[in-house]
Amino acid sequence: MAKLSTPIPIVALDVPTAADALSLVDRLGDGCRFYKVGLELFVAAGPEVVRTLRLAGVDVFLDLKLHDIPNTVAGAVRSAARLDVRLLTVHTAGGAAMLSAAAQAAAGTGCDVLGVTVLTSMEAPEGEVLRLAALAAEAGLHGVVCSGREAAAVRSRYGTGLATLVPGIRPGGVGSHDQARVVTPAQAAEAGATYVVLGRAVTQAADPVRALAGIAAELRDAKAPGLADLRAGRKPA
Ligand SMILES: O=C(O)c1cc(=O)[nH]c(=O)n1[C@@H]1O[C@H](COP(=O)(O)O)[C@@H](O)[C@H]1O
Repeated sequence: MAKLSTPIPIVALDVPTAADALSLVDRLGDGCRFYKVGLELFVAAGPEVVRTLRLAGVDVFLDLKLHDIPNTVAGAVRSAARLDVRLLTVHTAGGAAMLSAAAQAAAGTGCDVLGVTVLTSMEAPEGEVLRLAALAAEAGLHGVVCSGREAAAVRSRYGTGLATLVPGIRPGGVGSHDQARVVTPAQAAEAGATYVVLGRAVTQAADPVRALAGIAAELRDAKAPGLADLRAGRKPA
């Protein structure tokens, strides 16, 4: 039975300046080739930091969580695609028309749009996450952002047709901070996550290189599920 792939780690550059971001990228070196630029860094350093990261040869996930009228969101998606980012977020709460406009604006570009379901900082019933994932799937988005608690249910329903990006990763389940729905790296892998976002577990570790290497090993060593495992609700063999 075909297994799903090991999740791709993306380190969140949740830092206040471009210099801080570039120094972390430099420090992690070949340990990470995919970085998230979120609100803190983008508001401070703008599109220029994205261009610099692309010139450095790393992939960029632009996490702007867009939520506006369809025409405005479509324009922002086109602008993001011109920055050559691989992933971009919109809020599924923006509704079907906004999500379709985002998907259409991204079509044919190298930028894939992910719909944020319910933020991992809030408690959420799985049914609500699945309802929002359905909106994203119907609109033709590349995938959804959900917690590791719902990722297996999303994968069971949509298979490889809808990617899952899982934030709220806590090695050993330690230190949830402001997050409500956290999982370990192994749990995210066993749930069939396509991508995992690594924030403070790496960026605030005493040794970020070591922390990242440990998480990458845990992701690799976890038993990747097949879709049949997920659908039957069993642990991967
Ligand atoms: O879209 C995201 O990346 C995201 C969605 C979500 O529901 N929850 C969430 O925590 N994130 C992001 O994932 C990262 C989590 O960081 P840590 O809590 O430090 O691991 C932050 O950059 C958040 O902005």
